[in-house]
Amino acid sequence: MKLIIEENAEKVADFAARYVARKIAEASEKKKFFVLGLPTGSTPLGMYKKLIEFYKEGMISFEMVKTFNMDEYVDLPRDHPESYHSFMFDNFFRHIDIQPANIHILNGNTGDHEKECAEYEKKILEAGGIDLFIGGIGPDGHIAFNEPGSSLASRTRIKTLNEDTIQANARFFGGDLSKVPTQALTVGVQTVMDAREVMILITGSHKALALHQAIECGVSHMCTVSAMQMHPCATFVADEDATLELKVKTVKYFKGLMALHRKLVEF
Ligand SMILES: N[C@@H]1[C@@H](O)[C@H](O)[C@@H](COP(=O)(O)O)O[C@@H]1O
Repeated sequence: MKLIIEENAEKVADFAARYVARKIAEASEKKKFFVLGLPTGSTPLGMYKKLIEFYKEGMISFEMVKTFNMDEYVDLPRDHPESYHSFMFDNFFRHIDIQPANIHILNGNTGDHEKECAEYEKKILEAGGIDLFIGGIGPDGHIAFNEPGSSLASRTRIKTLNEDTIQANARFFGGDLSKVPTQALTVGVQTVMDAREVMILITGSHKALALHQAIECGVSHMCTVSAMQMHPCATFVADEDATLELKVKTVKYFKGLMALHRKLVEF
Protein backbone atom coordinates (compact mmCIF):
# COMPACT_ATOMS: atom_id res chain seq x y z
CA MET A 1 0.00 0.00 0.00
CA LYS A 2 1.10 3.53 -0.70
CA LEU A 3 0.07 6.53 1.36
CA ILE A 4 0.52 9.87 -0.35
CA ILE A 5 0.31 12.82 2.04
CA GLU A 6 -0.35 16.20 0.45
CA GLU A 7 -0.61 19.56 2.18
CA ASN A 8 -4.28 20.21 1.38
CA ALA A 9 -7.32 19.04 -0.56
CA GLU A 10 -6.31 20.94 -3.71
CA LYS A 11 -2.99 19.14 -3.85
CA VAL A 12 -4.75 15.80 -3.28
CA ALA A 13 -6.93 16.61 -6.30
CA ASP A 14 -3.88 17.55 -8.36
CA PHE A 15 -2.04 14.34 -7.48
CA ALA A 16 -5.09 12.18 -8.25
CA ALA A 17 -5.82 13.93 -11.56
CA ARG A 18 -2.22 13.67 -12.74
CA TYR A 19 -2.12 10.01 -11.77
CA VAL A 20 -5.30 9.26 -13.72
CA ALA A 21 -4.20 11.37 -16.71
CA ARG A 22 -0.90 9.53 -16.93
CA LYS A 23 -2.60 6.12 -16.79
CA ILE A 24 -5.07 7.11 -19.53
CA ALA A 25 -2.25 8.44 -21.69
CA GLU A 26 -0.23 5.25 -21.25
CA ALA A 27 -3.22 3.08 -22.27
CA SER A 28 -4.09 5.34 -25.23
CA GLU A 29 -0.52 5.08 -26.52
CA LYS A 30 -1.02 1.32 -26.64
CA LYS A 31 -4.42 1.89 -28.33
CA LYS A 32 -6.10 0.26 -25.34
CA PHE A 33 -9.24 1.33 -23.52
CA PHE A 34 -8.63 2.43 -19.93
CA VAL A 35 -11.40 1.33 -17.58
CA LEU A 36 -12.01 3.64 -14.63
CA GLY A 37 -14.15 3.07 -11.55
CA LEU A 38 -15.47 6.41 -10.31
CA PRO A 39 -16.88 7.86 -7.10
CA THR A 40 -19.21 10.74 -6.34
CA GLY A 41 -19.12 12.97 -3.25
CA SER A 42 -17.36 16.23 -2.50
CA THR A 43 -13.90 14.66 -2.17
CA PRO A 44 -13.33 13.78 -5.87
CA LEU A 45 -14.76 17.08 -7.18
CA GLY A 46 -11.35 18.77 -7.31
CA MET A 47 -9.92 15.83 -9.26
CA TYR A 48 -12.74 16.03 -11.80
CA LYS A 49 -12.12 19.78 -12.21
CA LYS A 50 -8.42 19.21 -12.90
CA LEU A 51 -9.14 16.41 -15.36
CA ILE A 52 -11.52 18.72 -17.24
CA GLU A 53 -8.74 21.36 -17.30
CA PHE A 54 -6.25 18.81 -18.66
CA TYR A 55 -8.76 17.86 -21.36
CA LYS A 56 -9.40 21.50 -22.30
CA GLU A 57 -5.66 22.16 -22.49
CA GLY A 58 -5.37 19.22 -24.91
CA MET A 59 -3.27 17.14 -22.52
CA ILE A 60 -5.64 14.15 -22.51
CA SER A 61 -8.62 12.69 -24.31
CA PHE A 62 -11.28 10.41 -22.84
CA GLU A 63 -12.16 8.79 -26.17
CA MET A 64 -10.45 5.59 -25.06
CA VAL A 65 -11.90 5.57 -21.55
CA LYS A 66 -14.75 3.48 -20.15
CA THR A 67 -16.21 4.31 -16.76
CA PHE A 68 -18.20 2.48 -14.10
CA ASN A 69 -19.61 4.47 -11.23
CA MET A 70 -19.64 3.05 -7.74
CA ASP A 71 -23.21 3.61 -6.70
CA GLU A 72 -26.59 5.25 -7.23
CA TYR A 73 -29.59 5.94 -5.03
CA VAL A 74 -32.68 3.75 -5.32
CA ASP A 75 -35.95 5.38 -6.42
CA LEU A 76 -34.46 8.81 -7.01
CA PRO A 77 -35.29 9.94 -10.57
CA ARG A 78 -32.25 9.96 -12.81
CA ASP A 79 -32.75 13.66 -13.58
CA HIS A 80 -33.05 14.65 -9.89
CA PRO A 81 -30.27 17.21 -9.23
CA GLU A 82 -28.87 15.00 -6.43
CA SER A 83 -28.86 11.71 -8.31
CA TYR A 84 -25.39 10.39 -8.97
CA HIS A 85 -26.26 10.46 -12.69
CA SER A 86 -26.77 14.23 -12.46
CA PHE A 87 -23.66 14.62 -10.33
CA MET A 88 -21.45 12.81 -12.83
CA PHE A 89 -22.79 14.58 -15.92
CA ASP A 90 -22.80 18.02 -14.31
CA ASN A 91 -19.35 17.74 -12.77
CA PHE A 92 -17.49 15.63 -15.29
CA PHE A 93 -18.95 13.82 -18.30
CA ARG A 94 -20.62 16.84 -19.89
CA HIS A 95 -17.27 18.63 -20.06
CA ILE A 96 -15.09 15.93 -21.64
CA ASP A 97 -14.99 13.89 -24.85
CA ILE A 98 -16.04 10.52 -23.41
CA GLN A 99 -18.39 8.50 -25.64
CA PRO A 100 -21.79 8.21 -23.90
CA ALA A 101 -21.87 4.46 -24.63
CA ASN A 102 -18.75 4.05 -22.50
CA ILE A 103 -20.34 5.56 -19.38
CA HIS A 104 -21.90 3.09 -16.95
CA ILE A 105 -23.93 4.10 -13.90
CA LEU A 106 -26.21 1.79 -11.94
CA ASN A 107 -29.91 2.41 -12.48
CA GLY A 108 -31.81 2.55 -9.19
CA ASN A 109 -35.17 2.84 -10.88
CA THR A 110 -35.55 -0.47 -12.74
CA GLY A 111 -37.77 -2.28 -10.25
CA ASP A 112 -35.53 -5.36 -10.57
CA HIS A 113 -32.46 -4.42 -8.55
CA GLU A 114 -31.01 -7.93 -8.51
CA LYS A 115 -31.00 -8.12 -12.31
CA GLU A 116 -29.56 -4.60 -12.64
CA CYS A 117 -26.72 -5.43 -10.23
CA ALA A 118 -25.91 -8.79 -11.84
CA GLU A 119 -25.82 -7.12 -15.27
CA TYR A 120 -23.51 -4.40 -13.95
CA GLU A 121 -20.99 -6.99 -12.75
CA LYS A 122 -21.28 -8.66 -16.17
CA LYS A 123 -20.63 -5.37 -17.98
CA ILE A 124 -17.50 -4.81 -15.90
CA LEU A 125 -16.23 -8.25 -16.90
CA GLU A 126 -17.07 -7.63 -20.56
CA ALA A 127 -15.06 -4.40 -20.43
CA GLY A 128 -12.07 -6.48 -19.31
CA GLY A 129 -12.30 -5.53 -15.63
CA ILE A 130 -11.56 -2.20 -14.01
CA ASP A 131 -8.01 -0.88 -14.41
CA LEU A 132 -8.20 1.78 -11.71
CA PHE A 133 -10.98 2.10 -9.16
CA ILE A 134 -11.02 5.51 -7.49
CA GLY A 135 -12.97 5.86 -4.26
CA GLY A 136 -13.76 8.22 -1.46
CA ILE A 137 -14.80 7.11 2.00
CA GLY A 138 -17.47 7.97 4.51
CA PRO A 139 -16.42 9.17 7.99
CA ASP A 140 -17.07 5.60 9.23
CA GLY A 141 -14.67 4.20 6.63
CA HIS A 142 -17.28 2.91 4.19
CA ILE A 143 -16.33 2.59 0.55
CA ALA A 144 -19.05 3.19 -2.08
CA PHE A 145 -22.16 2.36 0.00
CA ASN A 146 -20.62 -0.62 1.76
CA GLU A 147 -21.69 0.43 5.22
CA PRO A 148 -20.11 -1.00 8.40
CA GLY A 149 -20.78 -4.72 8.63
CA SER A 150 -20.94 -5.19 4.85
CA SER A 151 -19.34 -8.39 3.70
CA LEU A 152 -15.82 -7.88 2.45
CA ALA A 153 -16.68 -10.48 -0.20
CA SER A 154 -19.71 -8.48 -1.37
CA ARG A 155 -20.60 -7.71 -4.97
CA THR A 156 -22.95 -5.21 -6.57
CA ARG A 157 -26.27 -5.20 -4.72
CA ILE A 158 -28.88 -3.10 -2.97
CA LYS A 159 -27.95 -1.68 0.45
CA THR A 160 -29.95 0.14 3.08
CA LEU A 161 -28.11 3.24 4.21
CA ASN A 162 -27.37 3.68 7.90
CA GLU A 163 -28.34 6.69 9.99
CA ASP A 164 -24.86 8.28 9.87
CA THR A 165 -24.74 8.16 6.08
CA ILE A 166 -28.27 9.54 5.76
CA GLN A 167 -27.29 12.39 8.08
CA ALA A 168 -24.03 13.04 6.20
CA ASN A 169 -25.93 13.18 2.89
CA ALA A 170 -28.78 15.35 4.19
CA ARG A 171 -26.71 18.43 3.28
CA PHE A 172 -27.43 17.68 -0.38
CA PHE A 173 -31.19 17.53 0.29
CA GLY A 174 -31.63 20.89 2.01
CA GLY A 175 -30.77 19.34 5.38
CA ASP A 176 -34.08 17.44 5.31
CA LEU A 177 -33.46 13.87 6.51
CA SER A 178 -36.81 12.71 5.16
CA LYS A 179 -35.76 13.62 1.61
CA VAL A 180 -32.56 11.52 1.63
CA PRO A 181 -33.02 8.19 -0.15
CA THR A 182 -32.66 5.28 2.27
CA GLN A 183 -31.38 2.70 -0.18
CA ALA A 184 -28.76 2.56 -2.88
CA LEU A 185 -27.31 0.17 -5.43
CA THR A 186 -23.60 -0.15 -4.87
CA VAL A 187 -20.62 -2.10 -6.11
CA GLY A 188 -19.40 -4.53 -3.45
CA VAL A 189 -16.10 -4.49 -1.60
CA GLN A 190 -15.00 -7.45 -3.72
CA THR A 191 -15.98 -5.59 -6.91
CA VAL A 192 -13.52 -2.85 -5.90
CA MET A 193 -10.92 -5.42 -4.84
CA ASP A 194 -11.06 -7.02 -8.30
CA ALA A 195 -9.77 -3.82 -9.93
CA ARG A 196 -6.15 -3.96 -11.01
CA GLU A 197 -5.47 -0.81 -9.00
CA VAL A 198 -7.34 1.14 -6.34
CA MET A 199 -6.86 4.77 -5.33
CA ILE A 200 -8.70 6.16 -2.29
CA LEU A 201 -8.97 9.93 -1.73
CA ILE A 202 -9.38 11.18 1.85
CA THR A 203 -9.49 14.78 2.94
CA GLY A 204 -10.45 16.60 6.13
CA SER A 205 -10.05 15.98 9.85
CA HIS A 206 -13.54 14.41 10.00
CA LYS A 207 -12.10 11.45 8.06
CA ALA A 208 -8.95 11.14 10.23
CA LEU A 209 -10.26 8.33 12.42
CA ALA A 210 -11.43 6.44 9.36
CA LEU A 211 -7.97 6.70 7.77
CA HIS A 212 -6.40 5.45 11.02
CA GLN A 213 -8.77 2.47 11.08
CA ALA A 214 -8.25 1.85 7.39
CA ILE A 215 -4.48 1.59 7.41
CA GLU A 216 -3.22 1.24 10.99
CA CYS A 217 -5.76 -1.23 12.38
CA GLY A 218 -6.67 -4.71 11.17
CA VAL A 219 -8.90 -5.54 8.23
CA SER A 220 -12.49 -5.30 9.44
CA HIS A 221 -15.95 -5.25 7.91
CA MET A 222 -16.74 -2.42 10.35
CA CYS A 223 -14.45 -0.20 8.24
CA THR A 224 -14.93 -1.62 4.77
CA VAL A 225 -12.15 0.40 3.12
CA SER A 226 -9.68 -1.47 5.38
CA ALA A 227 -10.13 -4.40 2.97
CA MET A 228 -7.77 -2.48 0.67
CA GLN A 229 -4.92 -3.68 2.92
CA MET A 230 -5.37 -6.99 1.06
CA HIS A 231 -5.22 -5.37 -2.38
CA PRO A 232 -1.94 -5.84 -4.27
CA CYS A 233 -1.92 -2.28 -5.60
CA ALA A 234 -3.73 0.24 -3.40
CA THR A 235 -2.88 3.91 -2.94
CA PHE A 236 -4.41 6.22 -0.34
CA VAL A 237 -4.07 9.93 -1.13
CA ALA A 238 -4.72 12.07 1.93
CA ASP A 239 -4.33 15.66 3.00
CA GLU A 240 -2.55 16.63 6.22
CA ASP A 241 -5.85 17.02 8.10
CA ALA A 242 -6.88 13.45 7.32
CA THR A 243 -3.64 12.16 8.87
CA LEU A 244 -4.31 13.71 12.30
CA GLU A 245 -5.10 10.37 13.96
CA LEU A 246 -2.16 8.50 12.42
CA LYS A 247 0.97 7.70 14.38
CA VAL A 248 3.80 10.20 13.90
CA LYS A 249 5.90 7.22 12.84
CA THR A 250 3.46 6.28 10.05
CA VAL A 251 3.33 9.85 8.74
CA LYS A 252 7.11 10.20 8.86
CA TYR A 253 7.63 6.91 7.06
CA PHE A 254 5.34 7.75 4.16
CA LYS A 255 6.50 11.36 3.90
CA GLY A 256 10.00 9.95 3.52
CA LEU A 257 8.81 8.18 0.37
CA MET A 258 7.22 11.24 -1.24
CA ALA A 259 10.14 12.00 -3.55
CA LEU A 260 9.69 8.51 -5.00
CA HIS A 261 5.91 8.77 -5.17
CA ARG A 262 6.10 12.13 -6.99
CA LYS A 263 7.57 10.22 -9.92
CA LEU A 264 4.20 8.46 -10.31
CA VAL A 265 2.64 11.71 -11.46
CA GLU A 266 5.33 13.05 -13.74
CA PHE A 267 3.24 13.84 -16.76
N1 LIG B 1 -21.51 6.66 -1.46
C1 LIG B 1 -20.75 7.84 -1.20
C2 LIG B 1 -19.29 7.43 -1.06
O1 LIG B 1 -18.85 6.86 -2.29
C3 LIG B 1 -18.45 8.65 -0.70
O2 LIG B 1 -17.11 8.29 -0.63
C4 LIG B 1 -18.93 9.21 0.60
C5 LIG B 1 -18.13 10.41 1.08
O3 LIG B 1 -18.50 11.56 0.43
P1 LIG B 1 -17.71 12.94 0.55
O4 LIG B 1 -16.56 12.84 -0.39
O5 LIG B 1 -18.71 13.97 0.13
O6 LIG B 1 -17.28 13.08 1.96
O7 LIG B 1 -20.29 9.60 0.44
C6 LIG B 1 -21.20 8.58 0.04
O8 LIG B 1 -21.44 7.71 1.09
